[in-house]
Amino acid sequence: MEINIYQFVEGARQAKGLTVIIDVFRAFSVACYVMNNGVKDLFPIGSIEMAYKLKEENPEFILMGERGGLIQPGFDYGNSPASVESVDFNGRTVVHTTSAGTQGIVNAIHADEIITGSFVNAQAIIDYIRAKNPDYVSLVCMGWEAVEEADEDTLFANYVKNALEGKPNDFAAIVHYMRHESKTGKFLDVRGEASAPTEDFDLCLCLDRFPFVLKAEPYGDSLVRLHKVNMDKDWSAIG
Ligand SMILES: O=C(O)[C@H](CS(=O)(=O)O)OP(=O)(O)O
Repeated sequence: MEINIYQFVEGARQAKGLTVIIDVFRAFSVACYVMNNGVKDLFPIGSIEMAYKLKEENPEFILMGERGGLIQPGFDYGNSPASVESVDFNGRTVVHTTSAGTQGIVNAIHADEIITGSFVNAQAIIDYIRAKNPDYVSLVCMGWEAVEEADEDTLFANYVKNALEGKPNDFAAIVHYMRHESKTGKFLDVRGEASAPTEDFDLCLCLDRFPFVLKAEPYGDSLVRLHKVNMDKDWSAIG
């Protein structure tokens, strides 16, 4: 198994094999919280115009996401795990668009398959990759606005790579670094505004809270749908 780490949208375009699009703060952490709360369909979208169009055509859809970290006009939720942690999404459809994370999914055009990456489902991701045992694994860090390296995404990529290569990880050291040294962590921790509550820091670094992988699959002509693969019971579906 050859494992390569890439950065940003350009990295997503280069990715091949089993591809993990990583966004710890906060796109693919919040996506896991929404999926855990029973969402029927979760659509990661690139352009905000497309998100508004989908809402216009389907008024019952829920809009979630950000630009510049902030909830956008007409959106039901921002990109914040704290805002959705206790929301019941049963039977609902959520359209999710963000500056970094969802851009990676729509740009991973050469990937054999795409799953999302975040610490909240890290072990499920590692188990999934081990079970599939692909020739190539691409770990794509989306960073800040998909243009500036974000420590948490690169740390996550190395966490997965280490685990797959049988090397040790020290998650406590990662959290300590993020809280006290990383520019990214300090930034998130002090934002404390409606679009980025301070609780998001801990909710995004809640290791292995969810036992499932989010797998991206084409839906209709132009959409991608995130589908849940339960690593505690769906082994037959992994194949
Ligand atoms: O709102 C977030 O958490 C970030 C903002 S930025 O684009 O990285 O600056 O969005 P995300 O796409 O979840 O990284």
